[in-house]
Amino acid sequence: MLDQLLQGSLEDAKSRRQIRPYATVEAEALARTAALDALEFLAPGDRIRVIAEVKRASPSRGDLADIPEPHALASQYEAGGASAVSVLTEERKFKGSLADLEAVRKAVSIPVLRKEFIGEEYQILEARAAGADLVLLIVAALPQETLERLYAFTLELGMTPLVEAHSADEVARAVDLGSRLIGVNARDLKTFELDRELFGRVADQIPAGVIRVAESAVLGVDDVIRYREAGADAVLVGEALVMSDPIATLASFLNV
Ligand SMILES: O=P(O)(O)OC[C@@H](O)[C@@H](O)c1c[nH]c2ccccc12
Repeated sequence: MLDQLLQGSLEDAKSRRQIRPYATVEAEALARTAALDALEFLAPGDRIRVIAEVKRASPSRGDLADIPEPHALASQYEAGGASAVSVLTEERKFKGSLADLEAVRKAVSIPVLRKEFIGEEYQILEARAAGADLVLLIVAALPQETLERLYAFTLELGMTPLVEAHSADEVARAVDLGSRLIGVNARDLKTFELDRELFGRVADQIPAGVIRVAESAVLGVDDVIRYREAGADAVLVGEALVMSDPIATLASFLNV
């Protein structure tokens, strides 16, 4: 499944590239004002940080919410105390788009993450051109060499990579990169199975000073408490926010 998602994302990027060539998008990316420093916004503190996700659907959970106005939802996230907004831009299964990201960027002043299956530089340039401050890099999707290349490219653009792992080995690869922001996804993107204990098992492998993000299946306050106790600095939450009153849900999470 992960390979299919990545191939789909790369095909879609290829079609966009016919219309907006690399050099055009590169010029746009470089003309942007500097990216926000996501590490500053997500820096560990007394309270857990929340990265709130704009997510319409997913291959594992189907349709979640229509979200006709992603910018309005993102503004609620910011008002509710989120430290960053994640925007799914994958079109085929998650029903997102780069236009969603651009709209969100205009509406908020906290960092914005492009949530996509990234496999080449062009997608990172697109992210910066659309105003993203962070991009997701999924360890399981990429050979280490490619991961290193894309990681360095992201930093060159002044952006922050969120490096996502789903096993002890993948966490080790994320640490090897020198990543300052590591996400542990409870969902295996190859099988869609959930492992809620994974974060607790691998958290100690992540060195002090690196921001630890617990991703996926945070549905209620209990999940936030469990992850906080296991050492999470932040949680990345989609479904629970798009299917509820986001301000109230955020308040309950930030209260932990
Ligand atoms: O909706 P949830 O279960 O709160 O999950 C959010 C986020 O972790 C999830 O969307 C996600 C984590 N890693 C990804 C990689 C690609 C696509 C999506 C994801």
